Amino acid sequence: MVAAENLQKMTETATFNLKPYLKERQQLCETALDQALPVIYPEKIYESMRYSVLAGGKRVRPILCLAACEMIGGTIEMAMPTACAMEMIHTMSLIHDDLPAMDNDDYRRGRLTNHKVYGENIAILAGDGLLAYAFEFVVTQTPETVSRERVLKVVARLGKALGAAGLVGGQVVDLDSEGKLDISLETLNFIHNHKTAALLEASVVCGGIVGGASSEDIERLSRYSQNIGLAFQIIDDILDITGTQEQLGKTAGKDLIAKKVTYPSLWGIEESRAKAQQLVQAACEELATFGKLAQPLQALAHFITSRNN
Ligand SMILES: CC(C)=CCC/C(C)=C/COP(=O)(O)OP(=O)(O)O
Ligand SMILES: O=P(O)(O)OP(=O)(O)O
Ligand SMILES: [Mg+2]
Ligand SMILES: [Mg+2]
Repeated sequence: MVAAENLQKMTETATFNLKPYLKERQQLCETALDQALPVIYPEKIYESMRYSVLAGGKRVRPILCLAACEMIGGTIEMAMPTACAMEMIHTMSLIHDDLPAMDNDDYRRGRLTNHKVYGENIAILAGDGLLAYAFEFVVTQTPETVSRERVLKVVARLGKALGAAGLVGGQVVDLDSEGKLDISLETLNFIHNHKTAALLEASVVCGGIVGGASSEDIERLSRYSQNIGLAFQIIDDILDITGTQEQLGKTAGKDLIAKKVTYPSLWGIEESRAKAQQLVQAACEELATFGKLAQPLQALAHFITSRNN
């Protein structure tokens, strides 16, 4: 791409005002998630699910899902059930990740972890409940304006992103790698592409599917999200070193304590940051053909590297 065009694209991204956009989208997601999870009998399990879902995460995955759907020409209404499902699944993964059998963490999203409040048995079941409900929610709540064929594709993508070929596989290798100092870059990339990038990719791609993306568009969205997925994890690793508990809402410095090989432990903080920037740049370029319509997804890519929690 010639320099002038490059500058034009950068200016366009810079002129998009992300702050009010994020605030508005976060609010829409909060309301939808709140309404999605009423408390009925047996109250304990619904309260436990709500405790972690409504604890104020950044809502990056649902917002990416809505943004991808809108970029393709769909509406917020079409994508909201899928967006909520992404947040339910993400929250499930955090509840289970924090359990004593996994990372054994006491704080998450600025409050005590689910098992600290409700006990391990209920925390396991809250995760299971959220996971099952996420699929039910997509199928029953997606409006009729979205064909059932698209809904089926979303369900298949979600299942794959979550299972042993995605999140679960990444978590297994992550747990296996703890305390080993000879982890290769290849293994580290495997962990993060599966543990982190798979769900981010599903969020973006499923938003696109709901909105009616062509197979070429899906490929572009997929490459965009693999890049931001890796950048997201690099920044996460940096924040674990540089952030405080107050800022992160979870215990800081855990990777060092757990003797985990991370990107900054291999490359140093500055080089890791530069790598994350390169990945974001590559992600934004993937969407160049969408012109101005890509602004929200491009600004969200930059947000992923500039965030401080
Ligand atoms: C199938 C399961 C349970 C998947 C967990 C996936 C996940 C992204 C966990 C958090 O990673 P982390 O432990 O590296 O980060 P944090 O510091 O947020 O706990
Ligand atoms: O903002 P959160 O709590 O959803 O976490 P993450 O940084 O994994 O998106
Ligand atoms: Mg973990
Ligand atoms: Mg953890």
